[in-house]
Amino acid sequence: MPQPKYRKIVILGYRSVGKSSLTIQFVEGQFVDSYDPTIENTFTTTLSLNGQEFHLQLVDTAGQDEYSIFPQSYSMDIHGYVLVYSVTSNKSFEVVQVIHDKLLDMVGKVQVPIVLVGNKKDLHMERVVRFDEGKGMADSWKAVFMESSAKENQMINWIDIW
Ligand SMILES: Nc1nc2c(ncn2[C@@H]2O[C@H](COP(=O)(O)OP(=O)(O)OP(=O)(O)O)[C@@H](O)[C@H]2O)c(=O)[nH]1
Repeated sequence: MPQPKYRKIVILGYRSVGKSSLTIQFVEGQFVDSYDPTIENTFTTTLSLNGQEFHLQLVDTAGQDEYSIFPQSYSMDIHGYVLVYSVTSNKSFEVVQVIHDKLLDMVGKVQVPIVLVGNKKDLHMERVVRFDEGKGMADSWKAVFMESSAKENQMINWIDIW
């Protein structure tokens, strides 16, 4: 069995888009309906993929807006970023573009993988951001795109990306 690989991933996005819900669903397999704004939480989990063990550290950040200062610590020693918006919020979709631009500024040229996630796809009636809009944004960043629902456990297969 090869040595475990260590991966640190930061989850970014506007307030209330489901960053914590996605992380908790991924790590603990449950959905929490209540809303409790995050300051910052780090979750750890291990998983095995094709005989390789991974030790994952998931940094669930406080919701950002277009004016938030990007903490330096989010640019060092990071293997990947998950940028989350909600398909029910145009604002969150605008903010995720700003966050991406700040990320590029901060790390110079982003050489780390980025995944753009459109969450809350179960809220069909409230959808305002189309799949192709999300895909178009991700393509322009050369990032991976997926839609998800933390509620219905339609999860992104994060580790596939790293
Ligand atoms: N219907 C539905 N609700 C969701 C989904 N994901 C999260 N929610 C709800 O949306 C609210 C916000 O979810 P959080 O996971 O706390 O969002 P967050 O992005 O971590 O929020 P901040 O800590 O403020 O940045 C909660 O009430 C969740 O239950 C989803 O996929 N579908």
